[in-house]
Amino acid sequence: MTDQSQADLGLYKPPQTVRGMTDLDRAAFSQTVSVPAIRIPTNVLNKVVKSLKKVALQRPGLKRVVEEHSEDGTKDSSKGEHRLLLLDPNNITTADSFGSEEADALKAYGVSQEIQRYELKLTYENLKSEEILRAVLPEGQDVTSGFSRVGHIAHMNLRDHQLPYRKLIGQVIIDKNPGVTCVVNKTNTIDSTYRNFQMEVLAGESNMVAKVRENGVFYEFDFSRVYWNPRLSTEHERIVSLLQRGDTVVDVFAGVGPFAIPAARRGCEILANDLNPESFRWLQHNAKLNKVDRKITSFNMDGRDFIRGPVRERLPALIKGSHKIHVVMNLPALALEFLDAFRGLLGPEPDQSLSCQENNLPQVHCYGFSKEDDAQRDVVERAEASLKISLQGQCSVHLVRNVAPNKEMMCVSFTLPKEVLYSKHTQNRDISEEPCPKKQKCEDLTD
Ligand SMILES: C[S@@+](CC[C@H](N)C(=O)[O-])C[C@H]1O[C@@H](n2cnc3c(N)ncnc32)[C@H](O)[C@@H]1O
Repeated sequence: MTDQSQADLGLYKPPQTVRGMTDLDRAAFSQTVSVPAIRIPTNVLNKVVKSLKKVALQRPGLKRVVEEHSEDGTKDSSKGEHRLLLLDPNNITTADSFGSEEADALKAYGVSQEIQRYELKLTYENLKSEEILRAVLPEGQDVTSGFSRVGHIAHMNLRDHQLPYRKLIGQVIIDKNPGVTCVVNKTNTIDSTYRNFQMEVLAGESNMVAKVRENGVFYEFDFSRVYWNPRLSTEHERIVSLLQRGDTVVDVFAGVGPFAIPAARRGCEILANDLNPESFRWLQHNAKLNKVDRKITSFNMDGRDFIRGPVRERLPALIKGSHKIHVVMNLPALALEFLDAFRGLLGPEPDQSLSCQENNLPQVHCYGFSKEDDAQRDVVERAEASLKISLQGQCSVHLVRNVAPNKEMMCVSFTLPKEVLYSKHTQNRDISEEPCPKKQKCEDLTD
């Protein structure tokens, strides 16, 4: 917590009675606090408020200029010539608290520095999510109200000590975040084949069909049944920026299309595949939604079968063509191991008609997680082990993002060597037969 929010909590500390609440009772957060105020004639109100903006009370949902009230709390029409400006008690406690700038302005407008007290009613609406949760959850325990947003869905990853309060936390997130109408909590680690989460709806509607926009492209999908990660938008954009009109993109683990759809919009021809029937369905839906269905041929198969079937069939003609071929493999837990599917893909003997086309071999962008100190070297070595060839000096490695402490997501990019596509085991420069290079000469594109 910042110093400022700690100070804020001093003033806006909700009543002790809310501690341990599991069913949200918004009225229980109401309280009256005494704040400093200054009396300003209405004819100079705007100018004075502007001059005192650094010391005025600032809190969403609260009016800082209020009418004066008589002793019994009713509006006093004889006092209509003045208004009260509520001040931040962290800045102003007495008439001497004003800085020279503010003091000069007050003098210039003929306003007395005298401080009054104002009884301010604070309600649930005036509190921030963190303040509410800090007041409710057991004292001293971590209050994390962070979430990822996917369309109307807020997606949380609550800790064990927060679980008894999960319904309340969900409701607070909905109340405090306009546009969020459903809050879910992840109930397992992401270890399913299809990379989707199991989730529990904590609050709001249970409609899981999200509508999102990423890099100007619209997607729709059932968030509970497919993979979607808003943190990959920069990486999707990076890869798409490498493509030229007419290129072919082979997306082996396409999900609902965040590489395939923008690539098709850029004028590329797409072969997109995903094993999850739900991803396949939403991929097709998104292709139509973005009017690029004629550019995308989609498949619902295992990635290796996809490479060794539809991709193998089309590759010779594509290599002979003049447009580039990009292969995208975003299944970071496994994709590096899937590279073995390219070994000997086009048969043991190089086709003589292709041998002059070395300039147009596929460019592979393959993702991998690494927990090693030298993540760059680790992912390259794993790619080499699957391809059974050295990539030394022939690849680049990009750090995509830090997934967890000591876990990086990396992308290895390289031109698929001819020796891999036409490999016979005896023809391979098998990496196990070569001394392992001490240092990979891979260009790091991260900075
Ligand atoms: C990490 S997601 C990436 C999705 C998408 N490319 C993106 O960037 O958001 C990996 C995808 O691979 C799919 N998948 C998992 N195993 C697969 C396999 N053996 N063959 C093909 N697709 C697979 C999952 O269903 C999931 O949609």
